[in-house]
Amino acid sequence: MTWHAPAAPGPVRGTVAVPGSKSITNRALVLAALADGGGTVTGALRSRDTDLMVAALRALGVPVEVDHTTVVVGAHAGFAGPADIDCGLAGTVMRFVPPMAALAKGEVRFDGDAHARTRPMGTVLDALRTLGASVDGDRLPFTLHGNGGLRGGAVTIDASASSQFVSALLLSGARYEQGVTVHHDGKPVPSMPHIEMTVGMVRAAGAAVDDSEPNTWRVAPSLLDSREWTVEPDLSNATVFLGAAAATGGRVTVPRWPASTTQAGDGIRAILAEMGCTVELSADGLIVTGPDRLSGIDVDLHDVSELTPTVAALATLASGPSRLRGVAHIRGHETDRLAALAAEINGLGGSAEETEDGLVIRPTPLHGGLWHAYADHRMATAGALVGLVVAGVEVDDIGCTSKTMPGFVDLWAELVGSRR
Ligand SMILES: O=C(O)C1=C[C@@H](OP(=O)(O)O)[C@@H](O)[C@H](O)C1
Ligand SMILES: C=C(OP(=O)(O)O)C(=O)O
Repeated sequence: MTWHAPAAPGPVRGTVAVPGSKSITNRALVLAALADGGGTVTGALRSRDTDLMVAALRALGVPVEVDHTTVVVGAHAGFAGPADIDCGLAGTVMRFVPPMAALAKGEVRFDGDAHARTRPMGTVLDALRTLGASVDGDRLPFTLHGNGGLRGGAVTIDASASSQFVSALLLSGARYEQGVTVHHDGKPVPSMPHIEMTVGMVRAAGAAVDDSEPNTWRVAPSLLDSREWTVEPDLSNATVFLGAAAATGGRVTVPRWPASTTQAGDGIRAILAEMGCTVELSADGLIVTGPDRLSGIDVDLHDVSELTPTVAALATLASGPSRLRGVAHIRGHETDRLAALAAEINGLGGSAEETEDGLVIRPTPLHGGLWHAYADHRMATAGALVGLVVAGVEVDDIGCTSKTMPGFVDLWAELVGSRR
């Protein structure tokens, strides 16, 4: 459904309580399922990606009860096939579930959306083969043939295309007979905070993780604790609301911003400050006040690559050029985000040029028009952000925000209409 992005009548002011983190929710669900006694996830994100994770656990025979944002994962006697897992377009489902399903007894078949079949996957499947699993295929669709356990041990992978390859193996590694040692060999691993999140959560689940050597992670074999997980707000999803303040000289507060976190989205604080915003972390939450005119930025987004669409949208509205670097691998995200951002910005009369590992954006006056989302939630929200300032922007598929934020349209309308 084509959606008319509301233009802001003036500086956007308001408070937006964003739902729980996708990355924390889906890790907590996996770790609860890997604990024989299950676990409880509170403040969980409810969205397509997290509903797909719940469905995957159930397909593997794990009892899961969902009540609003509380998910109770019950005790079970091991994973069992035959099972069919729909990964949708979720990187966390297609990468995190196979290492868990490799522990199942029976056949587990995986598939997903048309574009999901092109997302890089072979690294995880090859690693599972090295660790003792039997897998047919190198990308979606593929099938795992499990016998109820996995040897585990050491494996060397090239994780330069996605940090999720490392996270996937570490999340399940404690339950392998020999645990797991993952060594990365290749160009630098992107999105490192997400691996730190994985390491922190695996330790919190009771397993010993040695990450003392660069590019090597070892998870010792152990049982996992049945525990309660409390999910922080999704800071990457928050960036688009903070961006509304940045783009319009407004003031937006996101409550419950954690004082310390492994979420990559926390990186938005430094980025917005460099673009000229005032950024305050207070007892009320994170408060961003936009300047009269944003400054351009030269920034390496390698560690915080999922922020690229928000930063690119803001860069189109700045007073000077911007260079976004270090994110070649986001060509393998929900869509080729570098190509998509360049095409959509240029389609509205802007000037965005793809480089080998990013974008150069020179602000020019933009006009209204159709902004394609490519089934990518962050492309859709980037279009909404541009449309705040540029009249007549329409997003072709705002519904794809359901991937991580089904309430986006309502939250956005409430914020943009709000002058408090
Ligand atoms: O582990 C995770 O939860 C994620 C890791 C990152 O993936 P990449 O390393 O592929 O960028 C990030 O971009 C994605 O949105 C979520
Ligand atoms: C890259 C992203 O998602 P996924 O978990 O599907 O990789 C994202 O949300 O920006």
